[in-house]
Amino acid sequence: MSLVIAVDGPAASGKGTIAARLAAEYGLPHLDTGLLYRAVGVGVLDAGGSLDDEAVAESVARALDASHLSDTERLTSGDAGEAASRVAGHTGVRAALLEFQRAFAAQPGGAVLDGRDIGTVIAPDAPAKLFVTATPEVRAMRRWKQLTGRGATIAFEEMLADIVKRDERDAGRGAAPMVQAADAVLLDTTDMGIEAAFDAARRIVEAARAKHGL
Ligand SMILES: Nc1ncnc2c1ncn2[C@@H]1O[C@H](COP(=O)(O)OP(=O)(O)O)[C@@H](O)[C@H]1O
Ligand SMILES: Nc1ccn([C@@H]2O[C@H](COP(=O)(O)OP(=O)(O)O)[C@@H](O)[C@H]2O)c(=O)n1
Repeated sequence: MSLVIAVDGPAASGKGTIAARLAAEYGLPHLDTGLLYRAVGVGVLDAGGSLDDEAVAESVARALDASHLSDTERLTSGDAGEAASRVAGHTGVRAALLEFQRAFAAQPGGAVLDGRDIGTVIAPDAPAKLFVTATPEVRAMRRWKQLTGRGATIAFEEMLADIVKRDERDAGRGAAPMVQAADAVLLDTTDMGIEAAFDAARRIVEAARAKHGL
């Protein structure tokens, strides 16, 4: 068994930050799976399609390659997050992205992946699973600071409403809903800064390594 670390959780909980830090700590490759769904959402919008049109979204997902993942500024915008969450509900989109993510997780040396369904669907046998969360207010504030810090204009109240709506959509969908895996460790970062959250995450991974002899 190799060290596969599954990091799931709701929007702006800090899972991407934690996943990147864990990847650096353990010298593992890291995949931000949300970027794949964001790229599909942006691709549908750019093609003039409807986010509700499963066939269009699935064909965009099947044609996805590295060139669609390079514009991180655009992909990490608020609109792209909303579009991602809309297309992520389509079974065909999830199926199109499944194999790439599974192969990434199955690399011989191990890997870190963050998203919504890593511990439940992509890497159900991962020896280390974290479900990172924080209150909606704290998450909205983190995302508001992140987006306004690079020039976006959005009111905090709108940000909070967007986050709550996206949580509900992600947790409520039929296809691979956002849910804590039964064997994932819950990490509530509401009252933690980035360093404290990373330390707590590392302790969870260390416990998993000891348990699995990794
Ligand atoms: N524990 C934390 N305390 C304060 N800010 C944080 C914390 N974790 C992450 N952030 C910041 O919040 C924003 C969202 O974090 P990110 O890791 O992208 O979240 P996610 O991947 O869950 O959407 C970023 O600007 C990041 O620097
Ligand atoms: N493994 C994943 C990752 C993301 N997603 C979807 O993609 C959207 C954007 O994911 P993200 O991780 O980039 O979003 P943030 O948590 O960074 O805001 C989510 O709201 C989900 O709807 C998913 O369904 N499954």
